[in-house]
Amino acid sequence: MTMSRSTQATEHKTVIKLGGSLLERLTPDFFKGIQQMIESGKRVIIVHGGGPAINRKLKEAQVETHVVNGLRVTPAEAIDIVQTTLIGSVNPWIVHQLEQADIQAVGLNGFDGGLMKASYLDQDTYGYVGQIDHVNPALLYLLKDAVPVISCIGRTDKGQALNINADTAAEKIAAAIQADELLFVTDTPGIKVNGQTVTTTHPDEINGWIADGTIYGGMIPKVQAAAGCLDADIPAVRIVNEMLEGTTIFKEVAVK
Ligand SMILES: Nc1ncnc2c1ncn2[C@@H]1O[C@H](COP(=O)(O)OP(=O)(O)O)[C@@H](O)[C@H]1O
Ligand SMILES: CC(=O)N[C@@H](CCC(=O)OP(=O)(O)O)C(=O)O
Repeated sequence: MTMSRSTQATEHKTVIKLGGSLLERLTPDFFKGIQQMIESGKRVIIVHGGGPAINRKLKEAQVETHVVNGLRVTPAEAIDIVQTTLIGSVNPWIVHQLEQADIQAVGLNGFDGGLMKASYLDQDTYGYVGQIDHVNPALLYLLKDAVPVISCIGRTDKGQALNINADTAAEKIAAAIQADELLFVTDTPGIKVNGQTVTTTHPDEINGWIADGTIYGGMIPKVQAAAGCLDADIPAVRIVNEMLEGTTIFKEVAVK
């Protein structure tokens, strides 16, 4: 059954990005927590990565890749491995964990229903890495009673799969459905500065931490995606661990 436009506008939508860094240590309690969110009336949409699983499969196939600006440079011989690992292995594992917690779930990727149309970010530099040009969320609205679990694979007009950073995919999905909140669930309790978790921050402060090296590696696309969400008027963006503890990022400095 499809939801009416008014239902779509009023229901509370939470996008949860599950990072590959912590996927394998998520416990049944984490998935029960998602069930509680749903019971409290929230619509939950999951976008997932799977960097470590991709690394393992690439190693088995003896394909080497490297990272530039937090993105995996993805040559022709790697894109099939990225696609099959995310869609064929990581995605069904998450769907299964949700089903075990009595949550109906449906695995999706950018091909399904034209969900994430993409083009090459910069083929000379990054190979088969995509930037999302258009999100078609119609299919998400059809899945009223099931949690969509979305792999970060986009597709070109010609049907080529492209590798998309999962943080960026979560940002674009959240913006397209005007989510009420986006949670980046990762392997660290938020942004750390001098070893201490920062509880609240804003993009200006974050840019300073990128410039001085306090924020590096995989945290960079995460905070950039968070800033993109705030620009798209998503009111709440959080970077948290599996206990949902971490950093909340606001658009501006809170007025005291
Ligand atoms: N300032 C920072 N605070 C916390 N983590 C940081 C920071 N800068 C870089 N990182 C790194 O970012 C990692 C999380 O990013 P990543 O491994 O890509 O996670 P995910 O797979 O969840 O997307 C942390 O484990 C840590 O190594
Ligand atoms: C272009 C690019 O970097 N794609 C990522 C997609 C997976 C991902 O983002 O996984 P995490 O959430 O675990 O980081 C990659 O190939 O690793």
